[in-house]
Amino acid sequence: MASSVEEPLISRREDGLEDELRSELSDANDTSIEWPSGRPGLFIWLLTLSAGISGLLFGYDTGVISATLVSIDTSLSERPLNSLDKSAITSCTALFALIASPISSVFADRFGRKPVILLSDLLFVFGALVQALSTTVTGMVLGRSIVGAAVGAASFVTPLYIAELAPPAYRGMLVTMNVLSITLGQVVAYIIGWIFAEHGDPSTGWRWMVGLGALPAILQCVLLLAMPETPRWLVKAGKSAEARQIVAKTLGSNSDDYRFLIDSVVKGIEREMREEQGNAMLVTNGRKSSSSLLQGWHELLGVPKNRRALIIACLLQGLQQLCGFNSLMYFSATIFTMLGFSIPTLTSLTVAATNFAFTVLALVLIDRIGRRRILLYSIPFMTIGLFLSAFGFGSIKLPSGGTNIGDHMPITTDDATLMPSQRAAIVILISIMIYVAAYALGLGNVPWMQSELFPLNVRSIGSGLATATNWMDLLTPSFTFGLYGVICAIGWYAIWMIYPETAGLTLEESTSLLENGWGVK
Ligand SMILES: O[C@H]1[C@H](O)[C@@H](O)[C@H](O)[C@@H](O)[C@H]1O
Repeated sequence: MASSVEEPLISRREDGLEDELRSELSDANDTSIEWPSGRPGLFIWLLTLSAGISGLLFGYDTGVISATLVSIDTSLSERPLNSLDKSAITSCTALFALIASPISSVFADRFGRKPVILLSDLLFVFGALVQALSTTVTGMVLGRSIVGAAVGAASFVTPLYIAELAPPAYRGMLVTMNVLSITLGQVVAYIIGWIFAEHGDPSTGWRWMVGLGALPAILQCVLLLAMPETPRWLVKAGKSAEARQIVAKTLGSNSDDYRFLIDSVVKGIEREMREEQGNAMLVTNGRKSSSSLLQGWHELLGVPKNRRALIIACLLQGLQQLCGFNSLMYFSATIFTMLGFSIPTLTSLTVAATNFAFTVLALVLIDRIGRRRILLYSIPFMTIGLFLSAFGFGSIKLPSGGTNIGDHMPITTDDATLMPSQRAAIVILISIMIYVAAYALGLGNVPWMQSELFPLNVRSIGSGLATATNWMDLLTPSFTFGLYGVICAIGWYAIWMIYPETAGLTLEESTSLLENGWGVK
């Protein structure tokens, strides 16, 4: 991996952008930014790992709920949970995440990226405690809602934070580190769920499962003391001198050799800001909007390149959810039991572990292959996997009632008594694994690179809105594997049409791709 990582396959030189960018930069009496091609330094790695704790929390808190639900029994409101209780407990998290992402984007613009990470940590801790101590269904719904708000804020701000600090050649890899933390969080949630469900005290085990989510959040609060604000937000806040120091740290040197580079990075950000302010004045006809929130919306929807960025980011986030991966993860226990496998919690772990393993591969490939290309290569395999599963299920006679995969409830599987033919079971198992592996390589992580598409002035609000699309899953009706396959195929076509390659470009360069069209070569 060593030498080939140094130069991303899709470089600025290759797609002919460099000349254009050089002339644009020399117009502004500047020269192109050439980042050193070495690997990210220790400082960047530490920051990515510290920020990645948010991903771990996101994965853990969304993953732990299926095991929790089957373990609660009669500990809440002194009665067994009914379907309404279960759907309230699961969907309130997504609902609050949906609301929190765009709201926290406004905070991230005004107060910085770091305070939003801190806020989400406090919510994670508070939400974990409320859940662990709840004695009624209402209390549990409240706890899940607080955790939902935390997940909404963290899922939007962490990739943004990492992308704004990362050197361009490794930005994909570093953002994917956060996705790796999400998938790791899900694996840990399934393991803990399985341990407590199989071996723990039935009346208190689930309280530990949800309560444990507070620990990583407390750790991140402490680490935040040493984490800096991003240079891009600092420049926007008029603190260019501080931004220079952070850029120097991310480059691992403040020496004379690097001074020119540090200057060009900071000047590049300042220039982008001036240009965007000019655009904003055009959109609002020179009037300054009464509120910065309104101004942000105006710029996001009024400037064509921002509108294009929003369409692409929402397309990718929407597709990530509508392709059915999360439904599959929730219902994998049901599906595998129908296929004749006997330990449901362990089989769900297989899906989560495959997702994790192939995210590791994505980490290595994403900057070499590029975002657009990895999506265009992997989605056809997802589609094939889904159609094959649909075919496999079509050939099995399923028990009537209680096994509707599209219902938004993880259901117990006692009634899944009809054993399918072994051949069909193997076809389904293999096709599900093909689907999960292909998902993890592309759609599972690329949508989180969304901040590459938005210029600085609308990056936060644009990413916040696109992240909200990620949580619209709760609004979808019952889907079948076949329908998910059709969605993947349509999504592939849309990506091919409008998503340009951003690998290897600086954030300033990648946002300029959408200036006069979709920037697809
Ligand atoms: O990127 C993540 C990852 O793919 C997770 O496994 C999935 O559960 C999330 O929905 C997604 O946002």
